[in-house]
Amino acid sequence: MKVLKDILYKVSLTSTIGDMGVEVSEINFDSRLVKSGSVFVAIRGTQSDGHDYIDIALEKGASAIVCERMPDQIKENITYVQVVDSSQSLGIMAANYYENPSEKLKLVAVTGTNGKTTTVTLLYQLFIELGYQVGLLSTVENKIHEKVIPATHTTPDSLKIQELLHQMVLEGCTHCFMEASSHAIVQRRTAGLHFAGALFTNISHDHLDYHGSFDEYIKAKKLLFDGLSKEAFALVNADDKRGTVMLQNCKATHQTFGLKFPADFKGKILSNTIEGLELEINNKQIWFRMIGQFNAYNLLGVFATAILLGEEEEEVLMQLSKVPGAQGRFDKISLFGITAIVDYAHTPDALENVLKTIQGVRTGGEQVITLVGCGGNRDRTKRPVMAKIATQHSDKVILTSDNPRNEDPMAILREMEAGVNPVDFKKTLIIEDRREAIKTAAIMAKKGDIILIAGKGHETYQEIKGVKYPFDDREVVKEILNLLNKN
Ligand SMILES: CC(=O)N[C@H]1[C@@H](OP(=O)(O)OP(=O)(O)OC[C@H]2O[C@@H](n3ccc(=O)[nH]c3=O)[C@H](O)[C@@H]2O)O[C@H](CO)[C@@H](O)[C@@H]1O[C@H](C)C(=O)N[C@@H](C)C(=O)N[C@H](CCC(=O)O)C(=O)O
Ligand SMILES: Nc1ncnc2c1ncn2[C@@H]1O[C@H](COP(=O)(O)OP(=O)(O)OP(=O)(O)O)[C@@H](O)[C@H]1O
Ligand SMILES: N[C@H](CCC[C@H](N)C(=O)O)C(=O)O
Ligand SMILES: [Mg+2]
Repeated sequence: MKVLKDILYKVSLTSTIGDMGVEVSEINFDSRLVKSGSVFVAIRGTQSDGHDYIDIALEKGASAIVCERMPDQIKENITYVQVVDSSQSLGIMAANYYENPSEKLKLVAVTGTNGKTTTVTLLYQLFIELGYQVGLLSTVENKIHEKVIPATHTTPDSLKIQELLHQMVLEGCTHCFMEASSHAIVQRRTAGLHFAGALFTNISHDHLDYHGSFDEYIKAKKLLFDGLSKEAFALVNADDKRGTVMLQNCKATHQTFGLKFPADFKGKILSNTIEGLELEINNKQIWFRMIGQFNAYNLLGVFATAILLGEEEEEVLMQLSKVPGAQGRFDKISLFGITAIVDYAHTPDALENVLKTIQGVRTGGEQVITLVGCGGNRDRTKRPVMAKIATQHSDKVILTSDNPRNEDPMAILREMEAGVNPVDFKKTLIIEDRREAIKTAAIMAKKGDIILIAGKGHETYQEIKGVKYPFDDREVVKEILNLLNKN
């Protein structure tokens, strides 16, 4: 049990009714989870308004309510607290409830359109190699050192973040690396967190359905940097023109990394093959098993973060060359002379980068067959763009379903097809069923060819009309190639 006024420490209050000294058992922001003695925080969402569930929360035994609008009817023996921003308040309350775990370890947030999961996973793996107990909050999974906690979001809600950080501290973690999605920043899931630093990878087209415009999307990312303290570091990609935008009015120490423009951490690609990357960082040469220019950026950002966290340069480079990277990001499966690459590229920029990387490491006359779809109930404007990019950089393209969610899969595919240039129609197929599409790609492939299976990476399901059916691109392609037993 905790005293309500202690949980509300540093929260901007507008008015209160009732006893602020009341003891509360836990914090909830979903009426369905309220237990006797909880404090219920009413949040305005995209689908409904938490204020409409205050009565239900009280029926379930809530003893205090935190809200932006006081209800018309005030009940006896209940404490009501009116705040300026419920989502922001929830983050601060959760931090107080769990005794500010983010101040007890070094927490680094990574934001940007692409590369967040790759960067935090590399940081997690690197710091384990450096001998620390480490936490991870990512799209693929959350981890308390070795213990895996399944992830439902790229960035969990603020209550969950604080609970996980609290567990990390209890289990001796000294560092935590987390992704900060733009949705999470806007919804204040990161409120109440104390960051040692934040890293900006890049920004390009995504999530315009949610943010409304590219400017709003940039502003969302910038909010993370605006909130950093002056003791923190703000590390940005100097080669992305929005990098400097992130640093404007940012109190933290400004740091940059890049391959092209002058930067505090400057790298140079010496070689880039299907086997890996050779980079020069601070006049030292180093080999990494990851490939492609975009991974050179990710590795450079990771290197810079480690140095800014006080690690020793030689040791960081040594350990970084060993780490495997994130699941479902450029996963290579080579069977019967055919190379299948499963990659989570689900934005135009990511798809273009992956395809350019594949083109860049091609050695001969092999063909590149690309299989790609776009998720349902997500940004529609990226659909024609991704189809166009796929056809421009591949010899053959199969447009297929990603996670259709509640949309008609064929309608998504028609929107994609609209982006294909008429001259490219003959190399483009539309196959709604993803398994059939993979099978067709495998049948078309000859020895030496490369099949890129884009969009779902590590995902182990396909979401269709609210049901998650088991589906793992990596397993499906292996199974099909084995079945066809190409020789
Ligand atoms: C669009 C979006 O981000 N929605 C998130 C948001 O939900 P919401 O605003 O729609 O909530 P709502 O359903 O309107 O409900 C409003 C409030 O009423 C409460 N409520 C609701 C019903 C009820 O019976 N009782 C009750 O108390 C809810 O708990 C909530 O507090 O807040 C919820 C709680 O934190 C999130 O689970 C939910 O994520 C949904 C499931 C989602 O799909 N989010 C995706 C888009 C997302 O967040 N993606 C990013 C990654 C994007 C990237 O790739 O960069 C991520 O971080 O995962
Ligand atoms: N630095 C980068 N720049 C551009 N593309 C990248 C970069 N790093 C990875 N990618 C591409 O983007 C895809 C997604 O990478 P990753 O999962 O690391 O990004 P993310 O930012 O975590 O994505 P999400 O928004 O879904 O959480 C990869 O599979 C790869 O194709
Ligand atoms: N975090 C991203 C993941 C997209 C992955 C893709 N497979 C899809 O389902 O659209 C999102 O929620 O937009
Ligand atoms: Mg991610």
